[in-house]
Amino acid sequence: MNIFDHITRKFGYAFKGLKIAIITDNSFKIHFLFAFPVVLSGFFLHFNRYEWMAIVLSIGLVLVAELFNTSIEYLVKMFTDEYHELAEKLLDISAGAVLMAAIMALVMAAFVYYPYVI
Ligand SMILES: Nc1ncnc2c1ncn2[C@@H]1O[C@H](COP(=O)(O)OP(=O)(O)OP(=O)(O)O)[C@@H](O)[C@H]1O
Repeated sequence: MNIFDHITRKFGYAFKGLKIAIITDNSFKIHFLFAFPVVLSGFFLHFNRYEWMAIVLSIGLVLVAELFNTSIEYLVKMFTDEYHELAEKLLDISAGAVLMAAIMALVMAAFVYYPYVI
C-alpha cells in the first residue's frame, strides 16, 4: 500500500470516529448547540482574528475533550456493565476533563465578550 492510500485510509477511520461520536453522544450535540450561537455572534460582532482564534481554540478544546470522554465511555462499556470502582474513576475523571475544558472556554468567552458588553 502506498503512502497516499495509507493516509486516505487513516482519514477515513478518523472521520468515521467523528461520525460515531456525533451520532451516538448526546453531550456532543449539546456542545454544538452552545458553539453555534457563539460562532454566529462572531459574525455579527465582527470578531477580529485574535477573538476568532480564542473562540475556535475554546470550542475545539471542548470538542476534543468530549471525543476522548466518549471513547473512554466506550472503553468502559466494552469491559463491563457492572459497577467497578476503577470504571467509576475513569468515567468521572474523563468527565472532569470535559468540565475543565468547558470552564476554560467560559473564561475565554468572558475575555472575548467583555469589550462588547461594557
Ligand atoms: N461501570 C461503572 N462502574 C462504576 N461507575 C459507573 C459505571 N458506569 C457509570 N458509572 C458512574 O456513572 C456516571 C455516569 O456514567 P455514564 O456517563 O456512562 O452514564 P450515563 O449518564 O448513563 O451516560 P450517557 O447518558 O451519556 O450514556 C459515571 O461518571 C460514573 O460515576
